[in-house]
Formats: sequence, C-alpha cells, structure tokens
Amino acid sequence: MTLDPLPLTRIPGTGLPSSALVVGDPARAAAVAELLDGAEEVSHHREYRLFTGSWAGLPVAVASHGVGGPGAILLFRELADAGVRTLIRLGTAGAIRSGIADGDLVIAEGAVRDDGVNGQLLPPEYPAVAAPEAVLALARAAREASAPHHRGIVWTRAAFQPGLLPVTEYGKAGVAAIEMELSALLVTASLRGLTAGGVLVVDGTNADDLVDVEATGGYDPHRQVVADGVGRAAAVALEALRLLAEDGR
Ligand SMILES: O=P(O)(O)O[C@H]1O[C@H](CO)[C@@H](O)[C@H]1O
Ligand SMILES: O=c1cc[nH]c(=O)[nH]1
Repeated sequence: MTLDPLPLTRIPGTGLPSSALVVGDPARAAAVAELLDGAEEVSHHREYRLFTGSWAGLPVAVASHGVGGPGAILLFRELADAGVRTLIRLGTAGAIRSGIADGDLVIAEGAVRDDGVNGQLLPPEYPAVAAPEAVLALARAAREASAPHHRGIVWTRAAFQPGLLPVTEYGKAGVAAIEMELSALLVTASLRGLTAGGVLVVDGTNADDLVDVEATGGYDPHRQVVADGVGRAAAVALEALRLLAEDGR
C-alpha cells in the first residue's frame, strides 16, 4: 500500500479499497476487522483508526471517525479523497420511535441535519439522504440475517447531553432514532457523488427525555444486548457492501 498519508487523518491517499465501513469507536473498528480475511491495521492517528481486509472476497476498509460530525467529516472527506466510493456507517443510536427495542437495527433513509458542521458549509435546505441502493442492500442483508430491523429517518444531533434549551420533538414527526454523525456522511456523499448509508444499533435512550423508555430502558450502551446487536449489524453492513459492489457500487 502506498504510504502518502493525508493531512488530517493520516490515512493513505491512494491504494484503499473502494468500499468502506465506518464506525465511531476505534475499538469497534478493530473488532469489525476481526471479521475480515487478511485484516491489517493500516494507520492510526487520533480517533482515526484504519484497517483493510476482505469480506467474502470483497476488499474493504474499516475506519473509525470518533464522536461528533465536525471530527467525523474529516475522515469522510479524506476517505473520498483517497478514492473510497461506497460507505456504510455502523453506529449506535437512541430509539425515538416506539416499538424499537435495544439491540434492534435502524436502517437510515435520511437524517435530520443537526450535525454541527454542515450548517457552516451549505444551506439548511440541502437534504441528507441515504442512497436508496444502500437502504435496500442493508434491508436485504438484515432480513437474510434475521436481524430485527426498522427503517426511517434518523436525527443526527451534535449535542448528546441535555442543556437548557428545549429539545425539538422529532418523535412527533416519526423520526426513528438519534445519533451524532450520519448526516455529515450522507451530505458528504451527495456532494462527492458517493454511495452512502447507515445502520444503527439501538443502545437505549438519549440523555434527553425523548424516547420510548418502556421499549428501551435507560442509557447504558455497555450491555450484552447492544454488543449482540453490534455483532449482527457488523455482518449486515459488510454484507450490504458486498451486495452494493455486486451491483457495481
Ligand atoms: O457508536 P457510535 O458509532 O460512536 O455512534 C454513537 O455513539 C456516540 C455517542 O456515545 C456517537 O458517536 C453516536 O453517534
Ligand atoms: O447519539 C446517541 C448515540 C447513542 N445513543 C443515543 O441515545 N444517542
């Protein structure tokens, strides 16, 4: 692999696979890499940890982007600069819509753009939409893996912990779940002509009192039900990348 590290994340500027799975947590990137054949760690700078390997014959990159849109977008853009064309985010999220339980997967059809970075880059009317092909590939992979899953709009929100200001009641608009980076990825993908989507594992409730507490319990992402969901979602996301590649993406 050519070693010409890009300035912000120190990932190589050339030689990466065209398909990438992105996750928040560097330790999760390492855990997902263990599912790959021939996995190697390529680079690790700040929160940006990168592995390559292959899944069912498809070369893939697995990279971590840390917590929050402003930092994550640095990785998304440098992956695009490095030639990555198809990206799936595998993350965790709090459920908002009722009927979504801990460990369930939420496949994002689009995201509310509260990511804390795109608002400084382009007008708020510009949408954050997942590639339909990515949505369908994720749904098919989840169905074939018998992983409980839901589809819908996700709220990407820069703030996690509660503050003084009232919180928008996106539950009334049918929003499925809340997380922190997906809209940064989806907008980057639209601007750069990439294919992107996201699958999120419900890990409980957001710190704000927004969610279906009865369905999800309190916020504790360190439970077995979440780890089991992340394991299922990792296989679903990798399989979706394979389906997309089969489809020429
Ligand atoms: O599990 P990850 O991918 O980090 O995703 C979620 O978890 C973090 C918050 O704990 C935020 O990054 C949020 O988007
Ligand atoms: O942003 C997030 C991530 C996980 N769980 C939440 O409730 N919110």
